[in-house]
Amino acid sequence: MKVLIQNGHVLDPVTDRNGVYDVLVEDDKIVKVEKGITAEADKVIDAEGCYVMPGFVDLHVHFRDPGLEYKETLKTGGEAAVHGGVTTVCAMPNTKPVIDNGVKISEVQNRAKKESKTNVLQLGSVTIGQMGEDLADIKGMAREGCVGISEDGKSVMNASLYRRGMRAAKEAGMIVFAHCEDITMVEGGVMNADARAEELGLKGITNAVEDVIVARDILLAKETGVQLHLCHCSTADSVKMLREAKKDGIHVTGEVCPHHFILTSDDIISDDGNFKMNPPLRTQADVDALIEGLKDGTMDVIATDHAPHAAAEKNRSMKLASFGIVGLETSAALTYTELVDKGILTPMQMVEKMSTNPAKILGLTDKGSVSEGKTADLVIFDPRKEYEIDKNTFFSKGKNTPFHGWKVKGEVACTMVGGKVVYEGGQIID
Ligand SMILES: NC(=O)N[C@@H](CC(=O)O)C(=O)O
Ligand SMILES: [Zn+2]
Ligand SMILES: [Zn+2]
Repeated sequence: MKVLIQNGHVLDPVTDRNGVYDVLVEDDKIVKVEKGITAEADKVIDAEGCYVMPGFVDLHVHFRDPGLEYKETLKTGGEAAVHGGVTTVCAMPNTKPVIDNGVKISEVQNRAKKESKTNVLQLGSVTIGQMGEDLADIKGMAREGCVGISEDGKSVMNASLYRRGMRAAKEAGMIVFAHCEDITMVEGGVMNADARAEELGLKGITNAVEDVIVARDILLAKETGVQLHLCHCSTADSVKMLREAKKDGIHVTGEVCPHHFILTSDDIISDDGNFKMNPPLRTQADVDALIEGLKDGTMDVIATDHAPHAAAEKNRSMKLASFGIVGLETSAALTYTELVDKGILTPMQMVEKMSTNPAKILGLTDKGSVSEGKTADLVIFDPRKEYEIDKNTFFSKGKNTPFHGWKVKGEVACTMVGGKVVYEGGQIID
C-alpha cells in the first residue's frame, strides 16, 4: 500500500525541513520526502496549504479503561486522539483497578492494539493500587514493555518510598512521571487561591502545594539519577526550578497543558465545574512564566492531561465536581491559535513541543519526525480553517471542556497511524 501526500508544507525538526515537499508512504513507513515525487500510489492526498507534521505524541492522557468506561474507553479515547492529530499517547494508570503489575500492563496494551486507533503506551503506578504504601511490581511492568511509572492523580507523599520507586525505575530504564501536589496542603481547595476564589466563595489551592513537591521530586531525581518528567506544570516557580535543575544537569523534563498556558482563574466567571482541574488555573504571572518557559526550551512538552468525566460529575459547583478536563480534540487548534498565530512559538516549535520532544523523552526513535525511514504517523493540519470549538463534535465521551464556543484557527484534516489513514475530514476511518 502506497500513499502519496502532495504539496504539503513539511515541518520536521529532525532534518530541519521547513517547506513544500511531497511525502511518500509505503506500508507503515515514510520512504521519501522530496519535491515533485512522481511515484504511483494507491491513494493520493492533496495537502496544499496544509502543514504536514509528525503525529502528536501526548505524554499525558486518561483513557479510564478498564473500570471507568462510562467516562472513556480505549476505543473512544483513541478516536478522540486521532481527531486531534495525536498518534501516540501515554495512558495514566489511575483506572479501576489501578494498573500496578505486568499482567495488567499487557492486558491493556494488547487490547489497545485492537480497540484503539492511536498507539497506547500504558503507564504503571508507583505503588500498589496507588495507595502509597508498597511499591508496585515495577520490574514486572518493565518486562511487559511499560515505559514509565506515575502516581498521577496524587503524589507519593512518603519520600522514602518514592525514592525506592525511583531507584527501581532507574534500574528498569523507566521514566517517572510526577504529579506534584502536597495533599496535606490542599485543605479542601478547588481552584487557585486568589481574589477570584474569594469572590466565588471557594477554597483555594496555593502555588506552594505544587512547588514543594516539584522541589522534592527534582532533588530525588538528582539523588537517584532517574529520568523525571514533571506533569502539568502550572506555576512560575515550577518553571524556575526546572530551569535551574536542567542547568545542574539533572535528567528532568516538563510539560504544560493548553489550559494552563491560556486561561487564568479570572476566566472562571461563575462557579462552573468545567473550570475545575488539578492543578488549577493560576494567575497571569504564572501563565507568562509558562509561556516564557515554552519559548526558551525549559518546558519541553505540550501535553493535554485529557481527563474525561461524565456530565453529572462536571456540570455542578466546583465544590462538588471532579477534577479534570478533556483536551485531545482541542490541543492542536488551541496551541496553534494562542501560541503560533500570535507569534509566540514558530510552527516548528509547535511540532517540537507536541511531537519531537515527547517522542525523544520516550526514546521512540522511529517517531516525532517526517523523514525517510520513520514510522508513518502523520498529521495534516490546515492552519487556514477558522471555527468555534464545539464539544458536540468530540469523539471522546467526555464533553467537559472550558473551551466550548472558543474561536480557533487550525484544524486537523487528516491523521495517519502506521501508514493507515485513521481520521479524515470529520470521519474516523476503519
Ligand atoms: N488533572 C485532573 O484534574 N484530573 C486527573 C488526574 C490528574 O491528572 O491529576 C483525572 O484523572 O481526572
Ligand atoms: Zn496529575
Ligand atoms: Zn492526569
